[in-house]
Amino acid sequence: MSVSAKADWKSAGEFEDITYKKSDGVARIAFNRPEVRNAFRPKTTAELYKAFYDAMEDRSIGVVLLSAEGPSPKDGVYAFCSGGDQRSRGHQGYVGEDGYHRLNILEVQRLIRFMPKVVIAVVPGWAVGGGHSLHVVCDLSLASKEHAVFKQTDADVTSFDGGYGSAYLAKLVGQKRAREIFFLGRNYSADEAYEMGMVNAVIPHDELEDTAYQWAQEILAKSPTSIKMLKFAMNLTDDGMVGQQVFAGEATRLAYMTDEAKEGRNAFLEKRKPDFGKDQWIP
Ligand SMILES: CC(C)(COP(=O)(O)OP(=O)(O)OC[C@H]1O[C@@H](n2cnc3c(N)ncnc32)[C@H](O)[C@@H]1OP(=O)(O)O)[C@@H](O)C(=O)NCCC(=O)NCCSC(=O)c1cc(O)c2ccccc2c1O
Repeated sequence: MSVSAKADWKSAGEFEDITYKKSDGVARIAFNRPEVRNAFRPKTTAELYKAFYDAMEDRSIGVVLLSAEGPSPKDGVYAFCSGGDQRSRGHQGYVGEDGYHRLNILEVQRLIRFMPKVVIAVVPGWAVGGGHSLHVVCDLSLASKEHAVFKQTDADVTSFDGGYGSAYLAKLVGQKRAREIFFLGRNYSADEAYEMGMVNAVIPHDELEDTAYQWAQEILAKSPTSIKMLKFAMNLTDDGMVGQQVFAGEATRLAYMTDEAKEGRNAFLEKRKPDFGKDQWIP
């Protein structure tokens, strides 16, 4: 089914390093530091976490677009995200206004991975280092045909995303390709990323945001429970016990909705033995 609805974005909160908007079931969270290729500092990741958490809690939202503002006012170059802001990097991590050294982009990654909603990376330009890892952890990736460039610089700056950024990437593109991406740190175009299975579609730049919104609307027409359970089922085998916990949590929620579960709860509250019936052992 093709959907041609246009977004009517309304601000969903005031931030400094990101923009946050909503339109008809879709949240759009966008990096807003184009002058540094949308590098993230601790303030950026704190704002990302806040916006993602809000989108997760909002029952009207089913899909989140992680995108980026741009191009850079300095040179007109587009970026999705160039990873951790190297000017904020201190002895043990990235240092924020509070003086703490953090690697809190990993908390954002976990929120994207575990939230019961679909997150689409909308990549208008450079996706580099920790910015590359962010598109990898999103459920789907759409890339600008003209401007998206995928690159892993972790090994240039003594960093290593050993979780979703690399090990999960290897599940997507295969071990040899993932090792090439990290060990050589080359630039890959949107078409090359598509060939590798790292992005879902390559879109003409001018149509990128509208296409992402249309993909979101198609997803929103599906069963929310199916989408959530499918996301968690596909995460499960790669996420170990946490994946099982997240999937099982939603299975528990479904069980809570049954008459059987209500009888269990009521019997406890009424201080009597539960009567689950004689023919409830569904084959
Ligand atoms: C992204 C680029 C390849 C773009 O190259 P280009 O030539 O187009 O642009 P410039 O290099 O001239 O950049 C323009 C302008 O932006 C500034 N800038 C770009 N990226 C950053 C950045 N990451 N930090 C700070 N500033 C940045 C650049 O200095 C210029 O500023 P001017 O004032 O001179 O105009 C290229 O820019 C590039 O390679 N950028 C660096 C990419 C990088 O190494 N990123 C960090 C990787 S490590 C990481 O992200 C990371 C973070 C975490 O928190 C982790 C946590 C836990 C595990 C792993 C983590 C992790 O890997």
